[in-house]
Amino acid sequence: TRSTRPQRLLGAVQKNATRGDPGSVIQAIDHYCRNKEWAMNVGDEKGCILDSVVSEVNPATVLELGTYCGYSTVRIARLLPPHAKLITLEFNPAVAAIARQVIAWAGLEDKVQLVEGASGDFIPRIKEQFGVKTFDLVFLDHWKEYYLPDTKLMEECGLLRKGSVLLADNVVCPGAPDYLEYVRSSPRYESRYFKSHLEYTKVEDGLEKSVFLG
Ligand SMILES: O=C(NCCCCc1cc2cnccc2s1)c1cc(-c2ccc(F)cc2)cc(O)c1O
Ligand SMILES: [Mg+2]
Repeated sequence: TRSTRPQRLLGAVQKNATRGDPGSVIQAIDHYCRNKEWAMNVGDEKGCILDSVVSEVNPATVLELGTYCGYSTVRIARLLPPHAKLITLEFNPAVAAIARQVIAWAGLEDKVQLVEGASGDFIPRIKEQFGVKTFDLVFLDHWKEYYLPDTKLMEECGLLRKGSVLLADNVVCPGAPDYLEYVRSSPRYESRYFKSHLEYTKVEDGLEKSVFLG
């Protein structure tokens, strides 16, 4: 049977990237998705904005909602200080299986905990199951209509502290209008839009960085 897009993306990593070299994994994926077959990775342009936010926050605990093939997982994990932890959540088991192999190829499996499941079920369990008190950084890149309900759920579960940073992908394309309205109008957030483009295209998209004020 025909391979899947994530399988072909993994093949490009195994063919063109060096084991244990996260930068070469990132380059191999971007080259493949720009020249062969588009895929919904955050990509190189928005990826540089992601890198700058991760470096600025220098997080000890990170939550990523929406792993896909692990591209942004590798981008984030490669910048983390020793002993920092990244928990990433993927809904689709077949996609999660590919992401595990991409993360392993980059040599970052010790910094990453990939969990399979739906955000609504998982978020209320994080504290007791993973011994995490609060997250320093949350990267939202899963179902766009889940950004708002899951943000409210994280607030309710006490997973955000004064200064926690939410970084949301795709706030323009495909778009998360209710989420944007919320973080931009709520007195509990200081929000800023980083204009960019949809991965590997000229279409406008951007990242919204929102600091929780407690
Ligand atoms: O849908 C996107 N990402 C979400 C995949 C949702 C799977 C999950 C749900 C879920 C639930 N609970 C826990 C974990 C998870 S993971 C997405 C789509 C585009 C795009 C696609 C076509 C297009 F023409 C223009 C843009 C671009 C992007 O950068 C994206 O991120
Ligand atoms: Mg995205």
